[in-house]
Amino acid sequence: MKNISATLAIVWRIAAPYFRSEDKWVGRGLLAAVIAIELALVAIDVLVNQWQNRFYSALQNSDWDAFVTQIWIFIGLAFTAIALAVYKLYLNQWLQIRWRQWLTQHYLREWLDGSTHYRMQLKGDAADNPDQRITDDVKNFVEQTLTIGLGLLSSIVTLFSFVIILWGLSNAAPLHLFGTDLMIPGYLCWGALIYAIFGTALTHWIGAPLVNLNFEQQRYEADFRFNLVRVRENSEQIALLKGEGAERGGLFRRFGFVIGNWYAIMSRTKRLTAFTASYQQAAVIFPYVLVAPAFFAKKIQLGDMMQTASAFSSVQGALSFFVVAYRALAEWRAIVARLDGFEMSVASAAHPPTHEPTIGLAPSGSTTAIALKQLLVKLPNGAPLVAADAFTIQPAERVLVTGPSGSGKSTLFRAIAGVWPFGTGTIAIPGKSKLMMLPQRPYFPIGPLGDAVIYPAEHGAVASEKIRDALIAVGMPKLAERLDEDGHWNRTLSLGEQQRLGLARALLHVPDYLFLDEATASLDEPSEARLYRLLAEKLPQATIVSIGHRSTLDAFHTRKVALVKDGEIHVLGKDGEPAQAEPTVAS
Ligand SMILES: Nc1ncnc2c1ncn2[C@@H]1O[C@H](COP(=O)(O)OP(=O)(O)OP(=O)(O)O)[C@@H](O)[C@H]1O
Repeated sequence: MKNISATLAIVWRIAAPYFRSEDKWVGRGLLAAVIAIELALVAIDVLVNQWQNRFYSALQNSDWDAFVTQIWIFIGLAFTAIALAVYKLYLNQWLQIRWRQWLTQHYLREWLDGSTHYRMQLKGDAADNPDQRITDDVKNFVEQTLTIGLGLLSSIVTLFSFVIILWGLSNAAPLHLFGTDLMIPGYLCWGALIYAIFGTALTHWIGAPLVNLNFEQQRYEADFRFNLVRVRENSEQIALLKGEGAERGGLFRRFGFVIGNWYAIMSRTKRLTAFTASYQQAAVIFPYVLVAPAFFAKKIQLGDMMQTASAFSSVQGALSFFVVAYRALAEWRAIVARLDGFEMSVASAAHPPTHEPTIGLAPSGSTTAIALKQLLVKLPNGAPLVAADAFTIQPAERVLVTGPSGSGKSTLFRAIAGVWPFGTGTIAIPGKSKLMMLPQRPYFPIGPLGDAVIYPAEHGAVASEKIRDALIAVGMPKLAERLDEDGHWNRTLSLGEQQRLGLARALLHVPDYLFLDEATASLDEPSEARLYRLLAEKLPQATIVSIGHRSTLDAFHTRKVALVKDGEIHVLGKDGEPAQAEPTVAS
């Protein structure tokens, strides 16, 4: 019971915001319409049930006129039911797509906001495969919530409508046992209730493991798909390393989990279906068994018996909602748990718990320098990595950061960029200054080359002429003619070419602070020197901080600081300390 109320609270938390959003009037209107149709369909069922009594009585009495009248009534009811069924589906689908659109956009905004997606990945917590949660899980949540919610509503209304009818019929057709009439008020209702309780309890007992199995199935399917995408993305590496065998093995193993779990679902579903099918079959005959003695004792007419059977099956059907919908409910609970995990994970990445110390980022209007104060950058597992205290980078300075591989240079950059939360201390960044990070392998979205270069600016934000000039300046005149060409640039360009495009991006964005994390490491030394001179010429006001291992980089920086090992951690050289190598001013 506690589980059910907890699940319902989560469903409410996920579902309700749409009906309070800017699209609320459309959402509420459509929901009201589908609920109204659902109720109208129950009303039609009640009318058909009453019609059955009149129809079978007309047959039993060989009353032709009554028979014809009932046929006309049936035609009217049937047409109404058809129209309602059509609009029930149409409006339901309409509501589904509006709701899904809002929820997907909402999740995309939350997930992509302020590097949350990256921090979620770093934390490696509950939300595996966010792509699947935003696609399949949102779609299925909306669809199943409506189906299950409306099914439940319809069952409750059906139950109340038919319980009244069945109660009346119980009195009209008393329980006739061993030649005597037993007067048990509403005995048919009690019969249906006992039958449904027994069915629901057994269904839950047999089907409970399905919730977990469905949860795991979704996870295995998503893992398998994600790994296929990874193979596609890294196909060149795999082909060069002849890694197909290893990939095949890995994919077979992951697909093995999908299959193994599926067999477990199959076997559980088989047992559940064997029970629910028997239960439903028995439900067909059960009401006749109850009222047949009264019919054969001529206490009731054929019409009464048929109406009773139909009313009983409606009541029993409504009470057995959980039996029939159990599989869907198990799937739905798994989806709800997955979306809940996703929301939790987004929330904890976006707003880390206050008791967890994080690196404080203080955009400061007063300072013109970047200042690191008592900074201790840690790994996600809490192990300290890099320390820096009273370290500043002045405007227009050119700083080269060196240090052994794995000492934490890139992680320090991530902390300055504000995406690495693990650690303590503060990083003060001049207010309104524009920071830009260029990694060794720049990212290019798939699409027109021009858009890939100006990323993260949007299409059309930079004039084509400027993009062309930047490409020519970084030594890519041929690409300057292909700005409108669609491509997967991370795949088709060499790493050196990608690094040139990265620098073109920096020229176009004119950052105040440019951080180059081995961003020219794949270029030959003369080209690297040319590009550094170009940066000095085109971005004279910019502060440039580079990470690099080549000694030739010294010439383009005014200060060189090293990460020096101190016990378990590396410490960033303090301000004013002599540089490790002779600094030389950019030529
Ligand atoms: N997301 C992460 N989770 C766990 N450990 C990480 C993560 N990112 C980096 N590390 C660890 O932090 C350490 C420093 O990594 P970092 O990339 O900052 O080093 P680096 O000094 O830039 O190295 P290189 O010169 O080889 O590029 C490494 O030991 C790395 O394994």
